[in-house]
Amino acid sequence: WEKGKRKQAELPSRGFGNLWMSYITSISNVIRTKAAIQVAAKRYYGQLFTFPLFGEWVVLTTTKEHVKDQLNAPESILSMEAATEELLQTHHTVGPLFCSETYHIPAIKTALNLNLANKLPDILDEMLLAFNEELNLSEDRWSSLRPTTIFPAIITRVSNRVFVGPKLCRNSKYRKLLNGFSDDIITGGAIIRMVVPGLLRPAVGWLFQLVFGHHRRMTHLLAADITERQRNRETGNAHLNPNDMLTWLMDQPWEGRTEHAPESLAMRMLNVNFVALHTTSRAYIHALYHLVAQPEYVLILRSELETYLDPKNPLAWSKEALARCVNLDSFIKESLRLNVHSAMWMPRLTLTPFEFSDGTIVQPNNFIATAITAVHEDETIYDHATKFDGLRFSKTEGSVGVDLDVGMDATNPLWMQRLTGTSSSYLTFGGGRHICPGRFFASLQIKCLLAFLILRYDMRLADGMRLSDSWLGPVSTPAKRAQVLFRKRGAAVGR
Ligand code: HEM
Repeated sequence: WEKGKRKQAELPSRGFGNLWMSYITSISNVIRTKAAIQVAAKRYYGQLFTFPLFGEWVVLTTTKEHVKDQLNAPESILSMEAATEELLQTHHTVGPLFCSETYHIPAIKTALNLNLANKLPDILDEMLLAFNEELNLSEDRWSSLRPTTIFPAIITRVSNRVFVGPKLCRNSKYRKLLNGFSDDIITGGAIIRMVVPGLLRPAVGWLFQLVFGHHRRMTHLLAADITERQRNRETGNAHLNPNDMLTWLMDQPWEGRTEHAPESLAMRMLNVNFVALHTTSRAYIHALYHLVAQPEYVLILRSELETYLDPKNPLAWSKEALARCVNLDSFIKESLRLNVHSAMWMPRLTLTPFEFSDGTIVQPNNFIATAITAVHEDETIYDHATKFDGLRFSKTEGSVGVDLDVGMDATNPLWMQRLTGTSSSYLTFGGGRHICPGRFFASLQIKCLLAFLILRYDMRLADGMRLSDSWLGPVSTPAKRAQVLFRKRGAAVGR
């Protein structure tokens, strides 16, 4: 209340009435966060406003200028690291190095992105094996599967083929560790933040790490590979090391260090998986739910895919051919426009007073975030903004058949229309200082997996209608219990 009163003096606020109303609104906002943000964004259109949630008064941005200020501010003033640390309490749940060492970012920006075409055959190979082993479907009957169980497991496996290679990505202990990791630390962090007093947090964190031991288990699982690769480096045989994320991390200098301890590499690998798996899995499942809810898109996309990709030989698919599938690209982009991971996106914590370009000052120790649903569902930006239009981004004149992969230039309007293009009105992958460096990998992987699904399987919703996403506070997840029926197509593709 007191904090809100101070904020109210500076900015309009959602739900700031008398003392009791302030608390009641704060609680109701937890139950229907997205709807409450939409109401506030409409009322304070074009302005910054504050929003009470979980005892915080978060400053929300929606306009191009405010979002730009937020995303380009120096880390020492508006910190993503401090916000993540505070929201997830990773200091306690995994360890202080989880957020503070960041040499995985240059490894993704350079090595991973430069190696995408080289790694595509591995992605496709693992995809084929994973679909065969995890789905195991037949041609003569429909099988009901729960996408929220099946596809995160496949995405963990395919992503880790590129991160650590074929042996570990199929290792059941390794996959089990990663499948639970994000949920464990998100839930553990939220509990510690909300109910554990500051003084007790180190003890609770110690207990948490003792029970779950994510870092310890990852160090143990990677130990043999790290030792072998270090030996290769020492004996002048570095060229024998596999071309994967673990090697790229080992090669990445950090604060004058050129050698990393196994514990440090294990922590980076946990971090890479944390940022990669949850996001990619959710994006994939949302797109799949749209596909089965509106089956007319299956035919449109299948026809495009059959034009550019050989259905019988997925191992021969190329990055260039996938880039030509602009309807597929648009379909995924549209799904990500409407299905955000959180209605409060790209949180930052003010470390010093922060001044927006319109002169508004936010005092230290406050959260600033983007009300992404208000931006992505703004009728002045998108026609029929709340309606799913799978071809919205491929309708642009001249986009069909154009090799969009060459247009990596933000001034090229076609680039903005493609999945990995970002702008102040399309913020799924962020923007500015911390723009997602993994979006090219995520996009490539989602396209391969979706193309394969469309070409190889018939699918329909078991319950006949798309189940709504579930929301907990600002965070959204694809309907957990939804079942989808799959059947292998007669003229099946691949092995
Ligand atoms: C659909 C999938 C994905 C989505 C929607 C997504 C979204 C985002 C967003 C919005 C940010 C910026 C966060 C902020 O400004 O607060 C971000 C940052 C980041 N993402 Fe992604 N991401 C995805 C996949 C991936 C993948 C596959 C990787 C790794 C291979 C990755 C690695 C990262 C890293 C390292 C950062 C931090 C960059 C920095 O601090 O400079 N992401 N992501």
